[in-house]
Amino acid sequence: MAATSNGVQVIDIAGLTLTFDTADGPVYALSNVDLTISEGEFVSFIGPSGCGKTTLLRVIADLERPTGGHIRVNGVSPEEARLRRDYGYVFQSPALYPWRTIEKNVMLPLEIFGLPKAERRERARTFLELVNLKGFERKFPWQLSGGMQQRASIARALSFDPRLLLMDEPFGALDEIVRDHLNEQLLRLWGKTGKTVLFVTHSIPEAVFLSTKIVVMSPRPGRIIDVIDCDLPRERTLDIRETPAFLAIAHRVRDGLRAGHSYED
Ligand SMILES: Nc1ncnc2c1ncn2[C@@H]1O[C@H](COP(=O)(O)OP(=O)(O)OP(=O)(O)O)[C@@H](O)[C@H]1O
Repeated sequence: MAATSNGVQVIDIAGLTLTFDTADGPVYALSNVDLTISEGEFVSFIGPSGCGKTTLLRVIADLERPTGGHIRVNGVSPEEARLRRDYGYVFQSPALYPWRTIEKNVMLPLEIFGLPKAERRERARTFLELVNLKGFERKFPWQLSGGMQQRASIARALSFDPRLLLMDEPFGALDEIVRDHLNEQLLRLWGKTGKTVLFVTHSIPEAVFLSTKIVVMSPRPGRIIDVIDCDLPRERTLDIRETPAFLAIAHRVRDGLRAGHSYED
């Protein structure tokens, strides 16, 4: 695999806090989060429902503003990074437009960015091939399975070649076999593209299988309770899940999650 972390910092977060003001009073979503991520890493965020994983991803994407602390994305503010199109975002549901073909869905951001038609088509072809959807360009989303639709949405997020890929539980709604298959494909894609990936999940095996680093978060207010270096070989197949090294990391993640839960009790 080509992907390696070169030590260049993509995410630099210190003392980050986010409190939502609601009619029922303040909701303390994130509290004092410190985190650095280097270019080329695959980082998973895991934690109980409502612990602020999505909120943290949204702050990085400039879709939420923090109420305190410091954050740099690729060395600039999240707003500058967004305006520079530094990241692609993949949601839990594929969010494809049903009236557009798969190719035209992938070309949509490129249309918005004003790329010439020939280049749009060329890029759509390249990225659909990268996610193994060659031959499905002219199909409509409803003609594809859930896993294929999610691959199309990954191609769309990659189509403008962002440095960062933000993925919010992209495979959460899929059955386990499809999810395993997509995990292997995503790992290969990461190896080929060298992107930095930030990936939200509820699944311990998924986090350990995919990541170079796992960020374990506590229930509200979301805090980081452990950052685990996942030093398994980068070339991984699903068989690695049976190895002692894999199980040891999974055990540490589970311990972190348990400790976080008792904190709330
Ligand atoms: N716009 C908002 N206004 C008020 N509260 C919000 C808002 N967005 C999120 N929250 C609250 O902030 C907390 C963190 O939410 P968030 O969606 O980031 O959690 P999560 O870890 O991603 O959860 P899940 O795993 O269920 O997706 C939750 O309590 C949620 O209800």
